Amino acid sequence: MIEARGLTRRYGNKVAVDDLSFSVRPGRVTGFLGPNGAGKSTTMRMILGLDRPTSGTVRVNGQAYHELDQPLRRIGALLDAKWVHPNRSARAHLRWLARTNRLPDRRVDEVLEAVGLAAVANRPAGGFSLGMSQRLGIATALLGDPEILMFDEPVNGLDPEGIRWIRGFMRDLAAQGRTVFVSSHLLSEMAQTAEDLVVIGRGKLISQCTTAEFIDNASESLVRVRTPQAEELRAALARADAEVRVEVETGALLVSGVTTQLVGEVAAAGGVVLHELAVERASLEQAFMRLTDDAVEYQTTALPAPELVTAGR
Ligand SMILES: Nc1ncnc2c1ncn2[C@@H]1O[C@H](COP(=O)(O)OP(=O)(O)OP(=O)(O)O)[C@@H](O)[C@H]1O
Repeated sequence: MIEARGLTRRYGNKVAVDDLSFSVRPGRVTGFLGPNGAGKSTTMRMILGLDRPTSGTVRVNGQAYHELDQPLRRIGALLDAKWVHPNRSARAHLRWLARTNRLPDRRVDEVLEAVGLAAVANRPAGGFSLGMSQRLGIATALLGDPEILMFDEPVNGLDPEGIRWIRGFMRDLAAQGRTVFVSSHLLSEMAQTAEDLVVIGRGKLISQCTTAEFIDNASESLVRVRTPQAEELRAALARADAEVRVEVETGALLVSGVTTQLVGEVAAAGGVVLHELAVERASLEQAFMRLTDDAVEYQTTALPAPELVTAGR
C-alpha cells in the first residue's frame, strides 16, 4: 500500500506536486497517468525518499521510506534504466546491490531468470539494448522480493515485443498480490495495463478511479451527421438543445448530448435529407487531453487543437 496525503513539492516558485492525496492498493496494477511535466517522477522520487516533500506525507505500508527497515525488501523501483555502470555485467551489478543490502546471492540468479536475462548475465550492461536495460532495471527492483513495485514510464522507447512483455510481467506481479504502481503519459498504454488509475495534471489530482470508470467518464459519444442541408439541420438541432460542431476538414456535423435516434427524428421532422448518421466515440487520447488540457504544461502553439466550430445551443 502506498498512501500520499497532501503531498506537495515546490522548487522555488514552481509547484511540481500540489496537495496530492491518493492510495495505491495491493493486488492490482495502478497507473499513474499525467501529461509531461505533471509531477509523476517527482512524486515517485518522494515515495522513495530521494526528494523531500515541502509539505504533506507519503507512506509505504504505513511508514515513511527512511523509517523502513531494509527498504529494498519493502519497495523496489525502476526510475532510470540506464544508471548501471556500463562496464559492469548484469550479474555483477545485482551481486553488488544484493551484498550491500544484505540480500542472499541466490536472489541474483532468481531475478535474472525471472526477467529473461540469465543468458546474457555476464555481459557488460553498457552494451545492452533499451529493452534489456529495462529488464535489468526490473530485476534490480525485484531483488529484495518486495511487496511494492514502482516503475516510471517503463515502456518508453520499447519495441512492441518489449512492451507486451512488460505489460504481462506487471500484471503477473499484481496477480501475486503485490502493489504495482506504474507511470505513463499515455492513456492508451494505461488502458491496456492498469486496473486502477491515479490521474494528475500540473501536480494536482484530477481523478482516482478504476480505468474503466475513467474511460467511461472521459470518452464523449458524438453523433456524426452528413447532410446537404447542414444549416437547416444545425438550426433544428440547436432548437432541440443539442450542441453542434462542424468538422472543418470534412464538413460533417458532430452533435453531442443526443442519440442517433433523436437526430434522425429531428431531421425527418424538418424534411432534412441525411447522407450519414453514425455514433462516433472520441478517441481515448483526445478525451484524456481534454480532461488534462488546463494541466498540460508545455502546450504547443504551433499546432492548434483540431478546428471545430461551435454553433449555438
Ligand atoms: N529538481 C527540480 N528543480 C526544478 N524543477 C523541477 C525539478 N524536478 C522537477 N521539476 C519540475 O517539476 C515539474 C514536474 O516534473 P516531473 O518530472 O515530476 O513531471 P513528470 O510528470 O514526471 O513529467 P515527464 O513525463 O515529462 O517526466 C516540471 O515542471 C519540472 O520541470
